[in-house]
Amino acid sequence: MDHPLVAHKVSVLRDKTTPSPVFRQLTDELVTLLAYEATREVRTVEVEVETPVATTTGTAFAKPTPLVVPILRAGLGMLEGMTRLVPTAEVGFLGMARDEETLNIVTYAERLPADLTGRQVFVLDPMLATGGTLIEAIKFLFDRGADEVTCICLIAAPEGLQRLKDAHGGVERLHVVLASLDERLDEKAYIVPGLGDAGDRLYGLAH
Ligand SMILES: O=P(O)(O)OC[C@H]1O[C@H](OP(=O)(O)OP(=O)(O)O)[C@H](O)[C@@H]1O
Ligand SMILES: O=c1cc[nH]c(=O)[nH]1
Ligand SMILES: [Mg+2]
Repeated sequence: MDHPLVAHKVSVLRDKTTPSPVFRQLTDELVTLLAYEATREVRTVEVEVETPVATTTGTAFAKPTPLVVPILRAGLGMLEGMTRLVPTAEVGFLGMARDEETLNIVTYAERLPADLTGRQVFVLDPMLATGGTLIEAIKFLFDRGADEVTCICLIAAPEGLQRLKDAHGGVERLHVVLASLDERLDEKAYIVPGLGDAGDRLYGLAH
């Protein structure tokens, strides 16, 4: 998303001296801006509205309502900003962690509706690095019947974005909204310049 407000907030997030409370606040603000873009294609229906003056045609979310899925831990920092904008959305949870040695993805929690047939799903995760986490999460959602998946991320590496395209290239109903597409991954698969470990910066050291 090319917008000076987004660029400014991401720059402060990147700064290693930005403390957790400010980091959380900026993450929240950024999600609201990104969600505005990400929900551009949200399904709607026409409804009749009676104003004090006349009857007119308005817009409401179509059913089933959008599903928001934050990927724990770091994605949790994006949930409130998203639900503030789409308060009627349902929320499901995926807990996934990247093994920092092998880069394998461990799914340690799942609380989602059993049937996602026809659902529009918004996945929240601040970092798209190798893409391993999102590839797994998206596969999970499409396997359950999701119709359309939009990932909202703060920062991505080109390598991860390419892997995502290769893995799900045949699926037309997949969208990614980003605050920044960074330069590359380093030898430990961290995004450069990135912002470090988003989960740790939001919530403190995990280990
Ligand atoms: O694209 P990938 O290479 O899969 O890396 C990205 C993942 O890494 C981070 O989570 P992490 O595994 O550190 O868990 P956390 O949120 O608990 O810190 C981040 O929030 C993504 O989920
Ligand atoms: O740079 C990175 C890569 C993966 N996960 C993060 O939180 N940051
Ligand atoms: Mg982490």
